[in-house]
Amino acid sequence: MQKIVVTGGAPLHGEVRISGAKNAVLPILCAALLADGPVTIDNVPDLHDVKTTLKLLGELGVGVERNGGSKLTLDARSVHSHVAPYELVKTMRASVLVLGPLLARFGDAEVSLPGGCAIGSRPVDLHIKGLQALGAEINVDHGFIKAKASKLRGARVVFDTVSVGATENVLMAAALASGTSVLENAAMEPEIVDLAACLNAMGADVEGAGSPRIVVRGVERLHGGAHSVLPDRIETGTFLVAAAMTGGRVVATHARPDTLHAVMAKLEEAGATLDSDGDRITLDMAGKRPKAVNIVTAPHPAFPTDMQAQFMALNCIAEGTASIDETIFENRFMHVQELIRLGADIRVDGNHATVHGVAQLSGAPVMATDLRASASLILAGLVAEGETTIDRIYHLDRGYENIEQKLGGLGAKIRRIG
Ligand SMILES: CC(=O)N[C@H]1[C@@H](OP(=O)(O)OP(=O)(O)OC[C@H]2O[C@@H](n3ccc(=O)[nH]c3=O)[C@H](O)[C@@H]2O)O[C@H](CO)[C@@H](O)[C@@H]1O
Ligand SMILES: C=C(OP(=O)(O)O)C(=O)O
Repeated sequence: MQKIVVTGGAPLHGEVRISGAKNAVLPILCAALLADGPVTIDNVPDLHDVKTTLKLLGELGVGVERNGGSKLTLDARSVHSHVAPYELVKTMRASVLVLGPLLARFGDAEVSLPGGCAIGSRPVDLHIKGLQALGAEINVDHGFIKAKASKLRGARVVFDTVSVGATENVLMAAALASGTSVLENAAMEPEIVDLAACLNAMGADVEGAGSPRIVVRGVERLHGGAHSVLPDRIETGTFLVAAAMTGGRVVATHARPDTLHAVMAKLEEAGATLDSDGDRITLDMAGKRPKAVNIVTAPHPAFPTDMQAQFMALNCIAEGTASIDETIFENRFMHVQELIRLGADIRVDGNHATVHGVAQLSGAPVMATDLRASASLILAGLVAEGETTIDRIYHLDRGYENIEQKLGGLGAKIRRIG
C-alpha cells in the first residue's frame, strides 16, 4: 500500500494552482443525467472520487468523452440503467446524488443506501423526505432506496436541518418537475451555487442559490450545456494552513477568495497577513509561530467542517490553547489520536476538543482515517522534527489532486512510496 513520507522543517514559499472543487464537481457530474444533450464540464480535478462517479455514470449508460486537460463531455441520452449499486455507493457517498436526477428524468431510481462512514452516521432521510414532497413514491428495501414518480410536481420543501446533499438532490429533481418548487432552509454552500449555475446553463430556471430560499421553476427538458467547476475552497484552505504552520509565504492562484471568508478570518486571527487580488490569495506568516484559534464548525457561511482537522493541526503547534467544536459530524476527531502520536496535546470530550499548543511535534508513523484527517497529518508532518510516514493515503487521493507535487513545488520535503 502506498504511503506518504514528509520530512518536517521547510517553510513553504511560492505559488500553487488550485484545482476544481471535489464537492462541486461530484453533484455536477450527476446533474448531467438530467440533460437530453451533451454537457461539457471544465476544471474537473483528477481525483479518485471523480473516477468513481464516472464509473457509476458509465454503468448507468452515460457516455463519457475526455476532451484533454481537465475537460469532459457527458451524454446521458444513452442511459439504460437506473440502479446505483452498493459496490460503488459504499466507496463514495456522493453516489447518492444520482437519486434526484434519475427520478426526475426517468421516473425511476434504485440507489443503494450509503450507510455510515468513518466520520459519522450520515443519514439520507432529508433527501428522501424532500423527494417525497415533490411527489415521489419511495421505499427503502433490502438496503436500497427505490423511488418512482410518473412526473414530479413542484412543491414547498422545508429542510429540518441544513443539508448540502439533500439540497443538491432536491434541487436537481425540482429542475425537471412540473411547476415551481421552493426550497426553504436550503444549504448556502458555494458548491450549491455552482450546481445551480450549471443547471441554469443546461436550461433550468433556478433562483436564490446561495441563500436559504431557492426557487426552482421546473422546465420540460434540460438541453445540456457547458460549465467550469468552482475552485476548491478546502484545497485552498489546506495550502494556506500549510503556509501558516511553516511560517512561509504562499500564493494560491485560480482560487475564489469570496468562498473562504471564515477560513481567512481565522488565519488572520492566527497571525497571518492575507491579501486577495482577483483569483489570487497571498498568505504571509513571516516566520512567526501561529497563535491558537478557537473553531466552531457550522454550515456555510460559518467555519466549514472540512477545514476542522487542518486547523486542529495548526493549533497543535500554536502559541496558546484552542477549543474546537465539531457540530456537523459526531465522529470527526479521528485525527486526534494520530496527532497525539506526533506529540500533540489534545483532550476530547464528545464533540469538543481542547488543544494546548506545543513548541515542537516529532515525526512518527501515523495512519489516515478519512480525507481531511489525512490532510491534517501531512500538515503536522511538515512541521514535525524528522520523518512522518502516513499510511492509508487512498483517502487523500479521493479529494486532493497531486498534493505531494503541489506541496513539493512549494519546497516541502514530501514523497510517495510503495
Ligand atoms: C452542512 C455541512 O457542513 N455539510 C457538509 C457535509 O455535507 P453532506 O452533504 O455530506 O452532509 P449534510 O450537509 O447533508 O449533513 C449535515 C448534517 O445533516 C445531517 N443530515 C443530513 C442528511 C439527512 O438526510 N439527514 C440528516 O440528518 C447530517 O448527519 C449532518 O449532521 O459533508 C461534506 C463533506 O464533509 C461537507 O463538504 C459539507 O459542508
Ligand atoms: C468528507 C468529505 O467528503 P465526502 O462527503 O465525500 O465523504 C470531505 O469532502 O471532506
